[in-house]
Amino acid sequence: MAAEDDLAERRRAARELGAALRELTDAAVTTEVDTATLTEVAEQVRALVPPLAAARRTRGEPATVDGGGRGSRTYSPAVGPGNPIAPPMRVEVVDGTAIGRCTLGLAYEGPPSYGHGGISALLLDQILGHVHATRGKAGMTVKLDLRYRRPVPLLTPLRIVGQVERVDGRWTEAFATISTEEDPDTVLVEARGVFVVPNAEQAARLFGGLERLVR
Ligand SMILES: CCCCCCCCCCCC(=O)SCCNC(=O)CCNC(=O)[C@H](O)C(C)(C)COP(=O)(O)OP(=O)(O)OC[C@H]1O[C@@H](n2cnc3c(N)ncnc32)[C@H](O)[C@@H]1OP(=O)(O)O
Repeated sequence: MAAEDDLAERRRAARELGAALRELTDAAVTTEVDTATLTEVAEQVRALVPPLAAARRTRGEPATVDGGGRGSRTYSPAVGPGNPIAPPMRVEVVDGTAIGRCTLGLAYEGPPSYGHGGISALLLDQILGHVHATRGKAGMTVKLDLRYRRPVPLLTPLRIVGQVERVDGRWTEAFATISTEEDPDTVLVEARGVFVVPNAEQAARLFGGLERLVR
């Protein structure tokens, strides 16, 4: 019980740090303060690194905050509340349909006032991954086809929805769209993805001791 409490507290703290860094990122990309203040804040932010870097994991080491499980990852760049790069998108799966929600700030700008196309691809890839995972095993994207129909507005609640189209052995084909919450019937971006569960040899080659997280 104590270990579970510790893990819950660590998750809360990681989420809090992610949220604070997201606020900082948003302030950094929208600021119009004078140049001296930019320089001063950069120094202050650099001073925050050593306390965090005092104990760090390396490539291939799962984050302890995830407790060694196969569930959602705290530091995912798409859905991870602890990762300031993530919007983060919140995902729920209802009757096999994955539904994601998020609002993109100015840190995700591509064309002026609209989202970057690469960020749309990130959100759609993630939702398609959740659709695939409804089959019980995580998979890797092997194909992702995108059609950008209309620009994705920033600072606007978005809805990302995905469903399975075809299942064949280790492969799943799925379809997903981005629209606004306000106008869910108008598709802004659509994606068709193919995911595969790596076979035993592939998983061992790619992930070594981490195979259990992907198969
Ligand atoms: C809460 C938790 C949520 C969890 C939710 C988690 C969500 C995470 C979402 C993010 C997922 C990612 O970003 S994954 C990261 C991005 N993806 C990657 O890095 C994958 C890189 N690719 C690879 O390493 C490799 O392709 C492997 C190991 C995956 C597969 O090796 P391979 O040799 O290419 O595979 P192989 O099985 O031979 O298949 C190759 C070809 O056959 C096709 N193919 C064969 N059979 C089929 C079939 N039945 N249906 C369709 N397609 C098929 C393939 O599309 C491909 O086409 P063709 O070659 O003939 O055209």
